[in-house]
Amino acid sequence: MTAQPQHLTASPRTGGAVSLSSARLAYGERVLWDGLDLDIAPGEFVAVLGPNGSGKTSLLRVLLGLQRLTSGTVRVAGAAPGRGNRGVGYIPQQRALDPSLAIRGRDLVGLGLDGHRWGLGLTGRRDRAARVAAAIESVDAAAFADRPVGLLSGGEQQRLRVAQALVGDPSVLLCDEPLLSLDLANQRAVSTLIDARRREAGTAVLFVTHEINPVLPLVDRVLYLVDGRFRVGRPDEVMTSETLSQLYRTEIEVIRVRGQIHVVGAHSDLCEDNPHHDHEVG
Ligand SMILES: Nc1ncnc2c1ncn2[C@@H]1O[C@H](COP(=O)(O)OP(=O)(O)OP(=O)(O)O)[C@@H](O)[C@H]1O
Repeated sequence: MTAQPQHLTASPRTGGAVSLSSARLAYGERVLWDGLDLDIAPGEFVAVLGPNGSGKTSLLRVLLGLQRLTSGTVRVAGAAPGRGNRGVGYIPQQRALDPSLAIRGRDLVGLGLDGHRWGLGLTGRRDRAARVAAAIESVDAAAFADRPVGLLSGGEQQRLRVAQALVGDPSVLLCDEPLLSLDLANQRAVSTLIDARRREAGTAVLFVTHEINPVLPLVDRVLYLVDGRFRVGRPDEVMTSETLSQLYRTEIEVIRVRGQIHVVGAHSDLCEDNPHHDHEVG
């Protein structure tokens, strides 16, 4: 299939935190996206939406330096992506850790620091410990940070993952469905932590999610990927019946109820087309 990228809005030119230019990613014949131009400003919150297999995680992998673009260019935190790029924090998908995992929460957070940067001497160790403690404090995790992570609840584990991603003081935060399987209170807690970070430190956030509603008030722009096509724009530009019908090439209805967005369409793999929502509509 030939990708037909379509853009709703021009990206702001800011000398951004993330910059993709004419980016193409294909696995053999399969084009995930092509002609992707995206500049993300410091402090900007960009939600990445799309059905299963549309290339959301692959985009994060490109920005982490784990996957090469087929063509085009990418810069993250002012440098090429990769292990040496310290400006990037990453929050992986929420999934329960092995209950037998004996590592303490504090040590898990410490893994987010580059050992060479902090040195092995006493001062280095003290600085390192202080930074880890501050990161743990910032996610309100001090009460459980010294317990084995495998025994913590999903929400507690996810707070520690946020601390691990932030402890290196990143200017770009990549989040892969960080709210998945968290209850509403923990979804709020984790998204509030991420929002506070970008407001206080100007950290740009790229947030992969199947559901925009839990973060809708935070979202500056949406990148919506479908089957090689994409749109970039403000939520009110992208999350419309017209735009999503074009992207999915079938009739999609976007309904706004009580400040939430509900997407109703023919396919079960639609983002937001969630049976839990249907009873709230109409
Ligand atoms: N290394 C690879 N080689 C070949 N195909 C790949 C590779 N990595 C991913 N894919 C394919 O590319 C597509 C996009 O995968 P990706 O994980 O980026 O999708 P996604 O939008 O994050 O999906 P989901 O919502 O299910 O997590 C999938 O069909 C996947 O099978």
